[in-house]
Amino acid sequence: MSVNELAEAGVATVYEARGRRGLIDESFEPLLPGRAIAGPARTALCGQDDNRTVHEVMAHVRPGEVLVLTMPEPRPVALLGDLLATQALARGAAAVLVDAAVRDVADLRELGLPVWTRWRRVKGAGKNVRGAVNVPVTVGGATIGPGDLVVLDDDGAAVVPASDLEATVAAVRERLAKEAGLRERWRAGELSYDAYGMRAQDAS
Ligand SMILES: O=C([O-])CC(=O)C(=O)O
Ligand SMILES: [Mg+2]
Repeated sequence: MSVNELAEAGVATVYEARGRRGLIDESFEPLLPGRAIAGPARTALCGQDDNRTVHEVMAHVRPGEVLVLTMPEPRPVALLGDLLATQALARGAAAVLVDAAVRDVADLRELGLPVWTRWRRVKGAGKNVRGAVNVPVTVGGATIGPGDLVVLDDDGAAVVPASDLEATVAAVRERLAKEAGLRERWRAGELSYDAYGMRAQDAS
């Protein structure tokens, strides 16, 4: 069983396999499209419009983690740019999910650290307010606790509570097998409209 299976399955499949739970229901732009990542969350709840806590959380990041950065009321203020991203990369972060803005976008792409962001905006953050690191945060209506698994791809983001990992991987495998079977049938020309009984319903 591995966290990588969640990344390979993708956000939509993980969400569906969990009975449509754990979606981080907000629009995030991947700065490096085509990447699929899953890793344990390392969270930072910044002060409003302030990224002092992003500086602080870099001291906690461990290899493979997904940094999750937010603030009480997410706004298009740059919490992350290339200097902070360079620290995340040096510490082995797998990705960063920014529930705010990023800047230095060309440099972020060049660095190769996968970043998902809600906005890209230059407006600078303050460096004064001590927020909280390693606390549960709410992003896109979902609660993300430190160590919960965050899954990221071109569709967006989902979270799997750490305690649900094993059950989720089993459900994901089951769903992938089911979808593979369906894909074969649709490829052979069968229609879901018929197979799911929709045509018969519409005719009655
Ligand atoms: O300094 C900041 O607040 C954000 C930034 O531009 C960087 O990390 O390079
Ligand atoms: Mg900068």
